[in-house]
Amino acid sequence: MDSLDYIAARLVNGRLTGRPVEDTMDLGRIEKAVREILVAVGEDPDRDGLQQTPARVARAYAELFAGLRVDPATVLTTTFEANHEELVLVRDIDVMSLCEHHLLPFRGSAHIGYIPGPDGRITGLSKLARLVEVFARRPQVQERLTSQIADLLMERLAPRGVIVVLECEHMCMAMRGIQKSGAKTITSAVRGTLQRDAKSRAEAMALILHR
Ligand SMILES: Nc1nc2c(ncn2[C@@H]2O[C@H](COP(=O)(O)OP(=O)(O)OP(=O)(O)O)[C@@H](O)[C@H]2O)c(=O)[nH]1
Ligand SMILES: [Zn+2]
Repeated sequence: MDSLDYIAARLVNGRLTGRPVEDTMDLGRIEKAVREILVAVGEDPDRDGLQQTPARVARAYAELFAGLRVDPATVLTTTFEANHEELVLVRDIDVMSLCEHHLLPFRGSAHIGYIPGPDGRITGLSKLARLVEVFARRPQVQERLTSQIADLLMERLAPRGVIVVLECEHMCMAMRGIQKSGAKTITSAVRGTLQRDAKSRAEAMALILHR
């Protein structure tokens, strides 16, 4: 298994469900495009330091967009019976993604909570972080990333409710354009009973915001 397939495999807990990277991503095409960009900005792509850059960027993109090759449903296959019917919350999960408008990074934290369904089934805590990875390693907007995590949890775990909150800083707002660094964008997706019941939503939100 090459290293790029290894990265995709890690996302799905060691089981590679996607096709090999050569089938799904045209690394040669990325290389050509990057060489074109270097020429277009007035650089010499043949100078010593840049010779390997198109190939490096192609490999980096294959890694950064590895989530496109993974079926998110395969992440949540392991569930356990726990008869736990109250909130489970994992806070401060590191999130790194690329905004689909500028292909510049956005970075921050995800907080994911759910109330198990009547069957009391829970999932492994790491699976929540894996879910973040699978959706973050795609061209994204923060809002969609947030709701995709919530919707997949609802679909696969059939919990009573889900809350997902993301707080991220967008490099496209910091390094260019308006150049405001430090601004945090907060998005939330709330489903099921956590959406309907203001009291349990407020309790979950208090735990998320508690520092
Ligand atoms: N809603 C949302 N907007 C985002 C996200 N990432 C980047 N953006 C915004 O996408 C917008 C794209 O706007 P455009 O006006 O088409 O592009 P632009 O001229 O580069 O915009 P400026 O950044 O304002 O210079 C910008 O306002 C970005 O801040 C995201 O995750 N969610
Ligand atoms: Zn952007």
